[in-house]
Amino acid sequence: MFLVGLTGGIASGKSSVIQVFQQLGCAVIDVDVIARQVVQPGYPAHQRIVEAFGTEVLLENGDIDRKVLGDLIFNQPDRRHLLNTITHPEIQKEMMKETFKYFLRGYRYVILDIPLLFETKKLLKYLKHTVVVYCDRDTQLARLMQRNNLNRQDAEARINSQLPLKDKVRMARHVLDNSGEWSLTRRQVILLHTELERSLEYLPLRLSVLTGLAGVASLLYLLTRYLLPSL
Ligand SMILES: CC(C)(COP(=O)(O)OP(=O)(O)OC[C@H]1O[C@@H](n2cnc3c(N)ncnc32)[C@H](O)[C@@H]1O)[C@@H](O)C(=O)NCCC(=O)NCCS
Ligand SMILES: Nc1ncnc2c1ncn2[C@@H]1O[C@H](COP(=O)(O)OP(=O)(O)OP(=O)(O)O)[C@@H](O)[C@H]1O
Repeated sequence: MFLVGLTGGIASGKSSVIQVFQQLGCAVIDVDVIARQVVQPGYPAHQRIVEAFGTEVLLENGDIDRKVLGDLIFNQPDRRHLLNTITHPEIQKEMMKETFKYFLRGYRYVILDIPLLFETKKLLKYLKHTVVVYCDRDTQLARLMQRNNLNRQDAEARINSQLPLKDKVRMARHVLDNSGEWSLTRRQVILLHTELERSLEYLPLRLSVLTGLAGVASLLYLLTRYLLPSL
Protein backbone atom coordinates (compact mmCIF):
# COMPACT_ATOMS: atom_id res chain seq x y z
CA MET A 1 0.00 0.00 0.00
CA PHE A 2 1.10 3.59 -0.51
CA LEU A 3 -0.23 6.87 0.85
CA VAL A 4 -1.51 9.84 -1.13
CA GLY A 5 -1.80 13.18 0.68
CA LEU A 6 -4.52 15.46 -0.66
CA THR A 7 -4.61 19.07 0.40
CA GLY A 8 -5.63 22.55 -0.74
CA GLY A 9 -6.94 25.72 0.82
CA ILE A 10 -10.08 26.37 2.79
CA ALA A 11 -13.06 25.92 0.43
CA SER A 12 -10.82 25.10 -2.55
CA GLY A 13 -12.82 21.90 -3.14
CA LYS A 14 -11.07 19.12 -1.20
CA SER A 15 -14.25 17.51 0.14
CA SER A 16 -15.91 17.65 -3.29
CA VAL A 17 -12.88 15.92 -4.85
CA ILE A 18 -12.75 13.36 -2.05
CA GLN A 19 -16.38 12.45 -2.74
CA VAL A 20 -15.45 11.51 -6.31
CA PHE A 21 -12.58 9.30 -5.09
CA GLN A 22 -15.05 7.64 -2.70
CA GLN A 23 -17.54 7.05 -5.52
CA LEU A 24 -14.70 5.39 -7.44
CA GLY A 25 -14.24 2.97 -4.52
CA CYS A 26 -11.08 4.47 -3.05
CA ALA A 27 -10.01 4.29 0.58
CA VAL A 28 -10.25 7.79 1.96
CA ILE A 29 -9.47 9.38 5.31
CA ASP A 30 -10.87 12.87 5.87
CA VAL A 31 -8.92 14.70 8.56
CA ASP A 32 -11.66 17.33 9.02
CA VAL A 33 -14.06 14.50 9.97
CA ILE A 34 -11.53 13.10 12.46
CA ALA A 35 -10.93 16.63 13.82
CA ARG A 36 -14.66 16.85 14.58
CA GLN A 37 -14.71 13.44 16.32
CA VAL A 38 -11.77 14.11 18.64
CA VAL A 39 -13.30 17.29 20.10
CA GLN A 40 -16.60 15.69 21.09
CA PRO A 41 -17.57 15.81 24.78
CA GLY A 42 -15.82 13.00 26.66
CA TYR A 43 -12.68 13.05 24.50
CA PRO A 44 -9.45 14.40 26.10
CA ALA A 45 -9.14 17.21 23.53
CA HIS A 46 -12.61 18.54 24.46
CA GLN A 47 -11.60 19.04 28.08
CA ARG A 48 -8.28 20.64 27.12
CA ILE A 49 -10.03 23.08 24.77
CA VAL A 50 -12.39 24.16 27.57
CA GLU A 51 -9.43 24.60 29.94
CA ALA A 52 -7.56 26.67 27.35
CA PHE A 53 -10.40 28.73 25.81
CA GLY A 54 -13.06 28.81 28.55
CA THR A 55 -16.70 27.74 28.56
CA GLU A 56 -17.62 30.52 26.10
CA VAL A 57 -16.56 28.16 23.29
CA LEU A 58 -19.27 25.68 24.32
CA LEU A 59 -22.85 25.34 23.11
CA GLU A 60 -25.59 24.69 25.67
CA ASN A 61 -25.41 20.93 25.05
CA GLY A 62 -21.66 20.86 25.78
CA ASP A 63 -20.50 20.55 22.17
CA ILE A 64 -17.81 22.91 20.88
CA ASP A 65 -19.30 26.03 19.28
CA ARG A 66 -17.31 25.80 16.04
CA LYS A 67 -18.27 29.27 14.82
CA VAL A 68 -17.09 30.92 18.05
CA LEU A 69 -13.89 28.88 18.24
CA GLY A 70 -13.24 29.48 14.54
CA ASP A 71 -13.65 33.25 14.91
CA LEU A 72 -11.17 33.17 17.79
CA ILE A 73 -8.45 31.10 16.19
CA PHE A 74 -8.59 32.42 12.65
CA ASN A 75 -7.98 35.94 13.91
CA GLN A 76 -5.28 35.16 16.48
CA PRO A 77 -2.22 33.12 15.42
CA ASP A 78 -1.14 32.31 19.00
CA ARG A 79 -4.56 30.88 19.86
CA ARG A 80 -4.60 28.96 16.59
CA HIS A 81 -1.24 27.47 17.51
CA LEU A 82 -2.63 26.54 20.94
CA LEU A 83 -5.64 24.78 19.39
CA ASN A 84 -3.36 22.95 16.96
CA THR A 85 -1.13 21.68 19.78
CA ILE A 86 -4.24 20.29 21.51
CA THR A 87 -5.94 18.71 18.51
CA HIS A 88 -3.17 17.61 16.13
CA PRO A 89 -1.66 14.79 18.24
CA GLU A 90 -5.16 13.31 18.76
CA ILE A 91 -5.95 13.65 15.05
CA GLN A 92 -2.70 11.92 14.10
CA LYS A 93 -3.40 8.94 16.38
CA GLU A 94 -6.82 8.40 14.78
CA MET A 95 -5.39 8.82 11.28
CA MET A 96 -2.81 6.12 11.92
CA LYS A 97 -5.46 3.72 13.23
CA GLU A 98 -7.67 4.26 10.18
CA THR A 99 -4.72 3.89 7.78
CA PHE A 100 -3.75 0.59 9.39
CA LYS A 101 -7.33 -0.71 9.02
CA TYR A 102 -7.24 0.04 5.29
CA PHE A 103 -3.83 -1.67 5.04
CA LEU A 104 -5.28 -4.83 6.57
CA ARG A 105 -8.15 -4.71 4.08
CA GLY A 106 -5.65 -4.86 1.20
CA TYR A 107 -6.16 -1.46 -0.46
CA ARG A 108 -3.45 -0.47 -2.93
CA TYR A 109 -3.49 3.16 -1.86
CA VAL A 110 -5.16 5.37 0.72
CA ILE A 111 -5.96 9.04 0.22
CA LEU A 112 -5.47 11.23 3.26
CA ASP A 113 -7.31 14.55 3.05
CA ILE A 114 -5.08 16.78 5.21
CA PRO A 115 -5.90 20.49 4.97
CA LEU A 116 -2.68 21.61 6.71
CA LEU A 117 -0.34 19.09 5.07
CA PHE A 118 2.18 21.68 3.81
CA GLU A 119 1.80 23.97 6.85
CA THR A 120 2.78 21.27 9.36
CA LYS A 121 4.95 19.19 6.96
CA LYS A 122 4.95 16.38 9.56
CA LEU A 123 3.40 13.68 7.39
CA LEU A 124 5.14 14.46 4.11
CA LYS A 125 7.81 11.80 4.58
CA TYR A 126 5.18 9.03 4.61
CA LEU A 127 3.52 10.08 1.34
CA LYS A 128 4.33 8.75 -2.13
CA HIS A 129 2.10 11.32 -3.84
CA THR A 130 0.87 14.78 -2.92
CA VAL A 131 -2.18 16.35 -4.57
CA VAL A 132 -3.31 19.97 -4.29
CA VAL A 133 -6.88 20.98 -5.03
CA TYR A 134 -6.37 24.50 -6.35
CA CYS A 135 -8.69 27.33 -7.27
CA ASP A 136 -7.87 30.99 -7.86
CA ARG A 137 -8.15 33.29 -4.86
CA ASP A 138 -11.26 35.21 -5.97
CA THR A 139 -13.14 31.97 -6.58
CA GLN A 140 -11.96 30.58 -3.23
CA LEU A 141 -13.11 33.73 -1.42
CA ALA A 142 -16.50 33.75 -3.15
CA ARG A 143 -17.13 30.03 -2.46
CA LEU A 144 -16.07 30.36 1.17
CA MET A 145 -18.25 33.44 1.80
CA GLN A 146 -21.22 31.72 0.22
CA ARG A 147 -20.83 28.29 1.84
CA ASN A 148 -20.07 29.54 5.38
CA ASN A 149 -22.21 32.65 5.15
CA LEU A 150 -19.20 34.80 6.10
CA ASN A 151 -18.46 38.45 5.43
CA ARG A 152 -15.40 39.29 3.35
CA GLN A 153 -13.20 40.12 6.35
CA ASP A 154 -13.88 36.83 8.18
CA ALA A 155 -13.44 34.82 5.00
CA GLU A 156 -10.11 36.54 4.27
CA ALA A 157 -8.91 35.86 7.83
CA ARG A 158 -9.56 32.15 7.27
CA ILE A 159 -7.76 32.12 3.92
CA ASN A 160 -4.81 34.11 5.33
CA SER A 161 -4.38 31.64 8.20
CA GLN A 162 -3.06 29.11 5.67
CA LEU A 163 -0.14 29.06 3.23
CA PRO A 164 -1.08 30.67 -0.11
CA LEU A 165 -2.53 28.10 -2.51
CA LYS A 166 0.00 29.14 -5.17
CA ASP A 167 2.84 28.03 -2.86
CA LYS A 168 1.13 24.69 -2.24
CA VAL A 169 0.83 24.17 -6.00
CA ARG A 170 4.62 24.48 -6.29
CA MET A 171 5.15 21.86 -3.57
CA ALA A 172 2.71 19.24 -4.87
CA ARG A 173 3.29 16.39 -7.31
CA HIS A 174 -0.22 16.64 -8.78
CA VAL A 175 -2.53 19.65 -9.10
CA LEU A 176 -6.28 19.47 -9.65
CA ASP A 177 -7.51 22.85 -10.89
CA ASN A 178 -10.99 23.44 -9.46
CA SER A 179 -11.34 27.08 -10.56
CA GLY A 180 -13.83 26.26 -13.28
CA GLU A 181 -16.86 24.09 -13.87
CA TRP A 182 -17.25 21.05 -11.67
CA SER A 183 -17.38 18.65 -14.64
CA LEU A 184 -13.81 19.70 -15.57
CA THR A 185 -12.56 18.94 -12.07
CA ARG A 186 -14.35 15.60 -11.99
CA ARG A 187 -12.60 14.56 -15.19
CA GLN A 188 -9.18 15.45 -13.69
CA VAL A 189 -9.97 13.32 -10.62
CA ILE A 190 -10.88 10.31 -12.74
CA LEU A 191 -7.62 10.64 -14.72
CA LEU A 192 -5.57 10.85 -11.52
CA HIS A 193 -7.38 7.84 -10.08
CA THR A 194 -6.50 5.83 -13.21
CA GLU A 195 -2.84 6.82 -12.86
CA LEU A 196 -2.74 5.84 -9.17
CA GLU A 197 -4.55 2.55 -9.81
CA ARG A 198 -2.01 1.61 -12.48
CA SER A 199 0.95 2.40 -10.22
CA LEU A 200 2.92 -0.53 -8.85
CA GLU A 201 4.12 1.48 -5.88
CA TYR A 202 2.01 -0.64 -3.52
CA LEU A 203 4.15 -3.72 -4.29
CA PRO A 204 7.31 -3.10 -2.19
CA LEU A 205 5.41 -2.85 1.12
CA ARG A 206 3.13 -5.76 0.26
CA LEU A 207 6.11 -7.94 -0.74
CA SER A 208 8.06 -7.09 2.38
CA VAL A 209 5.05 -7.94 4.59
CA LEU A 210 4.54 -11.22 2.72
CA THR A 211 8.26 -12.05 3.02
CA GLY A 212 8.11 -11.28 6.74
CA LEU A 213 5.06 -13.51 7.21
CA ALA A 214 6.71 -16.30 5.21
CA GLY A 215 9.80 -16.00 7.43
CA VAL A 216 7.75 -16.26 10.63
CA ALA A 217 5.80 -19.23 9.23
CA SER A 218 9.05 -21.03 8.28
CA LEU A 219 10.48 -20.39 11.73
CA LEU A 220 7.36 -21.78 13.41
CA TYR A 221 7.48 -24.82 11.13
CA LEU A 222 11.14 -25.51 11.95
CA LEU A 223 10.47 -25.08 15.67
CA THR A 224 7.54 -27.49 15.74
CA ARG A 225 9.19 -29.99 13.36
CA TYR A 226 12.70 -30.26 14.83
CA LEU A 227 12.92 -28.63 18.24
CA LEU A 228 9.63 -29.17 20.06
CA PRO A 229 9.47 -33.01 19.72
CA SER A 230 12.79 -33.31 21.55
CA LEU A 231 11.65 -31.16 24.52
C1 LIG B 1 -11.52 25.95 14.17
C2 LIG B 1 -12.64 24.96 13.96
C3 LIG B 1 -13.41 24.74 15.27
C4 LIG B 1 -13.59 25.55 12.89
O1 LIG B 1 -14.61 24.61 12.60
P1 LIG B 1 -15.47 24.70 11.25
O2 LIG B 1 -16.57 23.68 11.38
O3 LIG B 1 -15.86 26.12 11.00
O4 LIG B 1 -14.48 24.31 10.08
P2 LIG B 1 -13.96 22.84 9.63
O5 LIG B 1 -13.50 22.06 10.83
O6 LIG B 1 -14.96 22.20 8.75
O7 LIG B 1 -12.62 23.22 8.85
C5 LIG B 1 -12.74 23.85 7.58
C6 LIG B 1 -11.38 24.20 7.07
O8 LIG B 1 -10.80 25.20 7.90
C7 LIG B 1 -9.40 25.10 7.77
N1 LIG B 1 -8.82 24.95 9.13
C8 LIG B 1 -9.31 24.25 10.18
N2 LIG B 1 -8.50 24.34 11.25
C9 LIG B 1 -7.47 25.12 10.86
C10 LIG B 1 -6.30 25.60 11.52
N3 LIG B 1 -6.05 25.26 12.78
N4 LIG B 1 -5.46 26.41 10.81
C11 LIG B 1 -5.72 26.75 9.53
N5 LIG B 1 -6.81 26.33 8.85
C12 LIG B 1 -7.66 25.53 9.50
C13 LIG B 1 -9.12 23.86 6.92
O9 LIG B 1 -8.95 24.23 5.58
C14 LIG B 1 -10.39 23.08 7.03
O10 LIG B 1 -10.58 22.23 5.91
C15 LIG B 1 -12.11 23.58 13.46
O11 LIG B 1 -11.64 23.71 12.15
C16 LIG B 1 -10.99 22.99 14.32
O12 LIG B 1 -11.27 22.40 15.34
N6 LIG B 1 -9.72 23.14 13.88
C17 LIG B 1 -8.56 22.58 14.59
C18 LIG B 1 -8.21 21.22 14.04
C19 LIG B 1 -7.48 21.35 12.74
O13 LIG B 1 -6.36 21.84 12.68
N7 LIG B 1 -8.13 20.94 11.65
C20 LIG B 1 -7.56 21.00 10.34
C21 LIG B 1 -7.07 19.68 9.92
S1 LIG B 1 -5.43 19.33 10.40
N1 LIG C 1 -16.10 23.52 -9.37
C1 LIG C 1 -16.97 24.04 -8.52
N2 LIG C 1 -17.91 24.91 -8.97
C2 LIG C 1 -18.78 25.50 -8.11
N3 LIG C 1 -18.81 25.30 -6.77
C3 LIG C 1 -17.89 24.47 -6.27
C4 LIG C 1 -16.93 23.79 -7.10
N4 LIG C 1 -16.15 23.02 -6.31
C5 LIG C 1 -16.59 23.19 -5.05
N5 LIG C 1 -17.64 24.06 -5.01
C6 LIG C 1 -18.36 24.53 -3.82
O1 LIG C 1 -17.42 25.29 -3.07
C7 LIG C 1 -17.58 25.05 -1.67
C8 LIG C 1 -16.27 24.54 -1.11
O2 LIG C 1 -16.04 23.21 -1.58
P1 LIG C 1 -15.57 22.06 -0.57
O3 LIG C 1 -16.45 22.03 0.63
O4 LIG C 1 -15.43 20.82 -1.37
O5 LIG C 1 -14.14 22.65 -0.17
P2 LIG C 1 -13.12 22.15 0.94
O6 LIG C 1 -11.77 22.44 0.41
O7 LIG C 1 -13.40 20.75 1.35
O8 LIG C 1 -13.47 23.13 2.15
P3 LIG C 1 -12.90 23.12 3.66
O9 LIG C 1 -11.48 23.53 3.57
O10 LIG C 1 -13.67 24.16 4.34
O11 LIG C 1 -13.11 21.76 4.22
C9 LIG C 1 -18.74 24.09 -1.52
O12 LIG C 1 -19.91 24.84 -1.27
C10 LIG C 1 -18.81 23.40 -2.89
O13 LIG C 1 -20.11 22.96 -3.20
